[in-house]
Amino acid sequence: MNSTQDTLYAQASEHISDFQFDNRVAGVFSDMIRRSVPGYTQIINTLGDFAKNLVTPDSRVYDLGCSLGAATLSIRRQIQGRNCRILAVDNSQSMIERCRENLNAYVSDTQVDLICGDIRDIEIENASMVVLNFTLQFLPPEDRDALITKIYRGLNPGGLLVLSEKLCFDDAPIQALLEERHLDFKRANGYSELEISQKRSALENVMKPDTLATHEQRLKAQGFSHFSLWFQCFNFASMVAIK
Ligand SMILES: C[S@@+](CC[C@H](N)C(=O)[O-])C[C@H]1O[C@@H](n2cnc3c(N)ncnc32)[C@H](O)[C@@H]1O
Ligand SMILES: O=C(O)C(=O)C[C@]1(C(=O)O)C=C[C@@H](O)C=C1
Repeated sequence: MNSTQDTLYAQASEHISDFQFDNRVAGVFSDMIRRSVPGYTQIINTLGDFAKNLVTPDSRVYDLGCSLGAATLSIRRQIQGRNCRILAVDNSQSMIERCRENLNAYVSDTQVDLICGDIRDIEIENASMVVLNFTLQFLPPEDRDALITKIYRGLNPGGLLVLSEKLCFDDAPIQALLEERHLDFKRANGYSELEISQKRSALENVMKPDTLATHEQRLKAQGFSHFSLWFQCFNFASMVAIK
């Protein structure tokens, strides 16, 4: 997968515009997300392991906000020969184009439908697994319940939702403690103070993290009776919910 180094925020800019998954971001995204999200590679690998256990023959898998296809690739490797279809959806044309190249670089008997569209508009049916890997945080908060309801309805009994997100914390000292560890993670990965602060400004209006409690309450309120956090590193987490 393309790993051009992310230097998008390295030069001082007078006006920082809102973060967008445009062509510039898509070109460096593989490097950006690995250097920005602690545990990203482990989460991607574990998505494949979950799929190996839980994806049932003749069912569908949805990768919502698929970006360059990392989750789809990890899952596809583990579900060969099950006659499944993966629907990978993203509303960034630049991401979809690069995702197609990444998927075509490997052979598989599992069909992938790559859809350039809004995850709020697609239908979900006959799903044994749905992935929201760092995507829900980019939806307006008022649209999140409806998406989770749609996912719940489209999952087969026993079907799995994996939800990975940046978290925020109501407890101010905990927020400060974990946020600082995340900033150190970025520094250790070579991001300068300027890059960190300019990207923070760009994300401020477009990425709105929830607390873990809000996620749990939302998933339970929309019907999921089985919920657990399975991964957390600082203020980044991944959760599972089973129908
Ligand atoms: C942080 S990235 C997801 C990373 C990816 N899931 C992975 O594991 O590598 C968020 C993605 O969601 C997409 N996205 C955000 N809002 C969307 C929406 N409403 N509909 C479809 N895609 C959306 C963005 O274009 C972006 O590619
Ligand atoms: O919170 C940050 O500083 C991030 O960079 C996080 C994050 C994410 O969680 O998706 C934000 C935008 C990019 O997609 C990569 C990582």
